[in-house]
Amino acid sequence: MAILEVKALTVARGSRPLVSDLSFTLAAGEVLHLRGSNGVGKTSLLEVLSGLRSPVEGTITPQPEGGRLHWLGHKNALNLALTPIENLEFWCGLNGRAAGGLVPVLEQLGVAKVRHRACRTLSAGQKRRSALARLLLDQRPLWLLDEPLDGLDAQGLELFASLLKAHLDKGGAAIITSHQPLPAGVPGVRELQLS
Ligand SMILES: Nc1ncnc2c1ncn2[C@@H]1O[C@H](COP(=O)(O)OP(=O)(O)OP(=O)(O)O)[C@@H](O)[C@H]1O
Repeated sequence: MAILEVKALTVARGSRPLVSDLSFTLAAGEVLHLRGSNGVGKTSLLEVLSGLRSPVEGTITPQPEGGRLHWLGHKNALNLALTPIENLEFWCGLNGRAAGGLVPVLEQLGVAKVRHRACRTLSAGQKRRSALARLLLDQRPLWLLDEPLDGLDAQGLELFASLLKAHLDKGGAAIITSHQPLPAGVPGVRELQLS
């Protein structure tokens, strides 16, 4: 089953085309690993796929819609004045979800111990784990993740792989930018090299 179908997509910044005539299909259980050098357009492409910016040409089916995709940008989208648990509560409020069961989610991500500290006082890896926790708050079929591995230690990489694998096993799919190889043990990974 196709989770996403992209046809003849052109993405630009201003008048400068970054990605031209890109077509691909993403099925349930698949991961597309976006690779390419700095500035080639990986983040810009993800932003278009998430609906944050418009393509110059081409179609995305179904059209980006918040309820069926999770966007996680490389800046984490955490309010640094709030704690990890307050950030999750805020996210729940925004998305009309009851704010229960948040501590087990933070435990799963290994940041329950710091859940009452302002995010500005957390390490890069602790912030990343706190942001990744949002992925587990509901079951959205498509994860669009920009550099999600940055800041994760070896155990964090293993944890990420297990979360991603569980997501794929449930029929989800993901598009992930990363300059490093995705952790071992994730099935269904295809690479898309932008140039
Ligand atoms: N806000 C912006 N305004 C104008 N141009 C931008 C802006 N953000 C990025 N760009 C330009 O768009 C191009 C693509 O940037 P993008 O962030 O998509 O690349 P990337 O492949 O994700 O890079 P990296 O590997 O460094 O994260 C770059 O040439 C960059 O200079």
